Amino acid sequence: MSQPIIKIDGITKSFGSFKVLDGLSLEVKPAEKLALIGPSGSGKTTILRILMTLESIDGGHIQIDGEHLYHMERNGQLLPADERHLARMRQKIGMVFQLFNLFPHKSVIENVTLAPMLTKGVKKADAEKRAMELLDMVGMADKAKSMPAQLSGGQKQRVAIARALALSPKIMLFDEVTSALDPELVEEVLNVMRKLAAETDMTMLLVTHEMGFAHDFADRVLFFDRGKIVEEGKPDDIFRHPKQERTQAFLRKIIAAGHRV
Ligand SMILES: Nc1ncnc2c1ncn2[C@@H]1O[C@H](COP(=O)(O)OP(=O)(O)OP(=O)(O)O)[C@@H](O)[C@H]1O
Repeated sequence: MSQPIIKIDGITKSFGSFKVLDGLSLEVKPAEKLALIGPSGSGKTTILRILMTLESIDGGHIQIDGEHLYHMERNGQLLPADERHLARMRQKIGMVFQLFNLFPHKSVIENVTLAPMLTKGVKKADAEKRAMELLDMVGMADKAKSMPAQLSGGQKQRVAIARALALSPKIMLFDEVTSALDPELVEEVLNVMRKLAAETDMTMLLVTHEMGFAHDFADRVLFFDRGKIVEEGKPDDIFRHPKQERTQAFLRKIIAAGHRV
């Protein structure tokens, strides 16, 4: 079996007295597509933010691509990671957020070229060439010169995906990327993600409330509750034959609310 690209080992995380993650462990294989599902507040977003180093951890270890994320190995000892180490590790990972987070005063193409130019010293012409390829892939090449305020939510999200891809990450994290969109714009973003999943060998982790999409997209579905993985398996096993009572109750609620699973 290939080495895991992500190895999470017993991580804990609290906000004040509230324990969000309680000794969570998880291994993800290269190119694997995972969907993280579960009730609101169960810690799904927190895991993605921890992987992106937007939140710290209280305990445990994370390795990305065989290297510690929050620690540095020096003479056989594990020391806390410094900012330089974190910045280097962060380049392996791209993240797309619910609320796009585009730079409002930069054009579409500038949004995509900024990080490669600033963090990797890529020359402007090269960054622009790559940005146009990515914008073409997400169907936004014709809007390269537009400003974010001129775009629909679905278009903004497709630019945000291109921007996250610009640093050629090995791992992509998607945090409820369609929840802020009008229903008629959801499909255009999901189509881009389907294409990415089919055409690239990136490892992808998706937090979603779109169970139908999670079913189609994922190789493996993880059901979270109260900071723990309660059940995991192939989409058909989780959605059609969930074993745990908590998973069954969660899916019953989703179906009762009229959603497809
Ligand atoms: N920075 C923070 N400070 C305090 N509490 C936080 C912070 N971030 C998250 N939390 C709390 O931690 C809990 C887990 O949050 P998280 O966003 O990981 O859950 P989630 O499973 O992604 O939920 P949702 O589906 O609603 O996004 C929530 O109760 C949230 O209010």
